[in-house]
Amino acid sequence: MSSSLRVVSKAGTLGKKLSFDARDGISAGNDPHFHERLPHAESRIAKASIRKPLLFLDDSESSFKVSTSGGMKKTTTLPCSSQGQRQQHHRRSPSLNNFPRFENAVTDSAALSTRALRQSASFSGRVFTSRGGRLADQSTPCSSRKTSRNDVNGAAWRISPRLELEEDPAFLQDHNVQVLLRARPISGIEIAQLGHARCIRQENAYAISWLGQPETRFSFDYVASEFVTQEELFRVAGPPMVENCMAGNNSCVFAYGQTGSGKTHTMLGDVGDFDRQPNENRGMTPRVFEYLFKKIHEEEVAQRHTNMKFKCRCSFLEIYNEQISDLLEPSSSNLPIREDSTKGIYVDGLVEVEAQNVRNILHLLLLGAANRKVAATDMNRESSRSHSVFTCVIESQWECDATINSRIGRLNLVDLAGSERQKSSGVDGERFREAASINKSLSTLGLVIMDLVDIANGKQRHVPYRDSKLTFLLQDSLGGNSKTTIIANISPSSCASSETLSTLKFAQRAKFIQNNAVVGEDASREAKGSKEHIQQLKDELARLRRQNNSAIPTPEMLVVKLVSERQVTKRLRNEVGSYQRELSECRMKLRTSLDANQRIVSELDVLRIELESSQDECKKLQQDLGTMKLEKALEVNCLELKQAQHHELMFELKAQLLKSEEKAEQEASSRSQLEIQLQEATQESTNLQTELQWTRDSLEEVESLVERLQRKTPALESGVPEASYENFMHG
Ligand SMILES: Nc1ncnc2c1ncn2[C@@H]1O[C@H](COP(=O)(O)OP(=O)(O)OP(=O)(O)O)[C@@H](O)[C@H]1O
Repeated sequence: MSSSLRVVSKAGTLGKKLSFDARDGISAGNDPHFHERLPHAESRIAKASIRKPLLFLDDSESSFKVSTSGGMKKTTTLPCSSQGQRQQHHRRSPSLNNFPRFENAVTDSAALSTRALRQSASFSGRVFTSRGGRLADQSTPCSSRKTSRNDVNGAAWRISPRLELEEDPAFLQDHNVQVLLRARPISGIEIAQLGHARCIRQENAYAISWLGQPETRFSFDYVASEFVTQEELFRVAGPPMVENCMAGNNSCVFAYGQTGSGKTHTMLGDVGDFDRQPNENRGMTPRVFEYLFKKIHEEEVAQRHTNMKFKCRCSFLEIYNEQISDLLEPSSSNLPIREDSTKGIYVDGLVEVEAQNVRNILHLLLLGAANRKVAATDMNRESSRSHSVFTCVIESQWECDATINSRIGRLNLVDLAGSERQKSSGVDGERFREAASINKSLSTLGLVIMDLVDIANGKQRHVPYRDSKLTFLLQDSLGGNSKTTIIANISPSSCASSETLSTLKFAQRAKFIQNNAVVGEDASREAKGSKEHIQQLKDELARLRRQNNSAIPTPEMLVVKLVSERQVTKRLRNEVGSYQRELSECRMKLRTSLDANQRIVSELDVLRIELESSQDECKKLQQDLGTMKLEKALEVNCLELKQAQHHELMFELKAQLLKSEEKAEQEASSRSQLEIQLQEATQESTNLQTELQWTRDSLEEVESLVERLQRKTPALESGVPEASYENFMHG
C-alpha cells in the first residue's frame, strides 16, 4: 500500500518524487540515500500522512502541521527542525542539485504529483501539496529563487491548495473566448506590509472567492493558483491557440491585471540563456513558438506529398501614451492604424521579420522587450508602462490538384500595461500621465467588452473600438473572427484586495462575451434543489414499491399498481418539467439581472477610475496650490522687508534733504551777500574801468601831446616864436 507524492522542503530545495508507505517509511525512486538527506521533520510528515487522502503540509515558524483526513480533519503538529538543523539543511541542499535530472524532477513532479496520487489505489481523495521557491520577491529574479535564502526565511512558503488544471483542447472549438485566472505568489513587499493575509480563496479549478465584504464567488474557465507552473499554464492555453492559427484562423492571448500582478511573467517570463538550456520559467510566448515550430515541422513532414510550407512573419509593437511605436525599429514612432478590406486592421510602416525558428523569435522578443518602456513604481520595480503586441502571421501554402492553396492565420500575444490606482502606485508627473493613459485605454477595453457581452446577449450596441488605439488594434481579436484567451493576473495578498476584485470583475465580464456558465451559481443551487426533490420522489417511489412487494399482489392489483405507478411517474415527469421550466425562467431572470448588474458594476468601475484620477488630479492641484501659497507668502515677506528698508532709506534721505536745504539756505544768504559784494565789486570795477578809461584817455592825450611836442621839438629848438608854441599847446 504505497503511493508517491512530492514533498517540498521549506527551503524549496528538496523536490523529489517520493514513495512512502506505512511500514517502510520513505524512499525516493532509485536513490537509496535520499531519505537520509530528507530533514527529520519532513520524514515524519510523510510517514504520518500516508493513510488518509488529505495531506496538508504547513510550515509555520516552529512546526510542520500535518493534517490527515478522511472526512473530519485532524491536525498533528510536529516539531520542526531546530535552527541548527535548518542551517544544516540549507547547507546540504545544493548537493541535491546533483541528483540525476533534478531540475526535471522539479518540473515534472509539478504536473505528476497530484495526478499520480489520484491515480494511486491507496489515495482516493485530494492531495494538496505546497510548493516553495515560487515567491514573487521582486528583488529576486525567478530563476534564482529556488535556492534563495529569502525563500527559506520568507514566510511566503505557505499553504494554499494546488489544484490541477485539466487540459481541454476542444474547449476553443465551442468558445471564442476563454478566460483564465492566474494568481501569483504573495511578494516579499506584500509580506512586509500585511504578512500572509489573503484576499482570495480558491474553491476549485474553476472558481475562486474574493474574501471581502461581501464575500463574492467568481467562476472562470480555469483558475490557476500560485503553484501552477508556466508549463502547466501553457498546456492549458497554448496548443489550441497555435493549432487554431495553423488552421488559418486568428488567435489572441492577452494578459490583463494590476501592475505587478505577473502579466509579463506570464507572457514572457524568464527566457534566460535559451541557447544553453530553456529556462523552466519562460512564459507563454516562448512556449507558444516552441510548440508552433514543432507543429510546423510535423505538419510539413506529414504533408510532404503536397509540398506544404509554412512562413512566419513577426512584428512587435508597443502602445505608449496612445502612440504606436515599433519595438523592432525603435526609431519609427507614432505609426498610424489603417483599415483595409483585404488586409483588415493593420499598423502602417511596422517592420515584419521572417522567423525560421524559436531562436529567431526569442531574439525578436528580447530585442523588443529591451526597447519597451518600463519604469519603477511602488508596486513593481520594473513596471511595463505600455501595452505590447507581438504578432506572428502564419502563412501556409500547399499544392493540391495542380493548384496552389494558401492559408493565413494571425497570432497576437498581448502584454497589457498594468491597471493601477495612481495614488497606490507612487506615480507623479510623467508617470501620472502614463498611468492616466493606461487606465483610459483599459477602461475603453472594459467598455468594449461590456458592449460585446450585450451583443452576445442579442442586444444592439455600438462598440467603441476606436476610442483607444489598443481596442482599435485588437478589434478583430475581441469581436471578430478570433479565438481569444484572456489571462487575468491577480495578487492573492490582502494588500491588493480592491485591485484583485476589479480584475476579477473584468475577467468575469470578459467571460460573458460568450460563456454564460457563471449564471449557474444560483441557478445550480436551484437545479440542485430540483434534483434533491426528484431524488426524494424516487425514494418515495422505491419505498412504495418495497411496500407493494411485501404484499402478495394479485394480477389485478399489479395492474392497478402499475397504472397508479405510471400515474405517479407521469406526475413526477410533469413536476420535473414544470421545475425545469421554472428553472429556465429563473435562469433567464438571473441572467437579465446579472447583465444589468455587470453593466452597473462596469459603469461604476469606469466612474471609480475617473473619480480616482480626478481625485488624484485634485490632490495634485491642491498640493500645487499649497506650494504656490507658500511661495507667495515668502514673496510677500520679502516685499515687506524691502518696504521697511525703503521707508528707512526715505527717512534718511529726508533728513539729509533737510540738512541740505538748511545748508542751501545758508549758502543762499551768503550768496546774496556775495552777490551784493559782487555788485559792489562790479560797480567798483566799472568805476575803476571808467576811471581807467578816463586815465587812458588822459594818457592818450598826454601821449598825443608828447608826440606833438616831440614833433615840434626840432622847430622849437630852431627858434619858433613863442606864440606858435602857445598855439600849438592850446590848439
Ligand atoms: N506566477 C509567478 N510566479 C513567480 N513569480 C511571479 C509570478 N508572477 C509574477 N511573478 C513575479 O512578480 C513580479 C511582477 O511580475 P510582472 O513584472 O510580470 O508583473 P506585471 O503584471 O507585468 O507588472 P506591470 O504591469 O507593472 O508591468 C516579478 O518579479 C515576477 O517575476
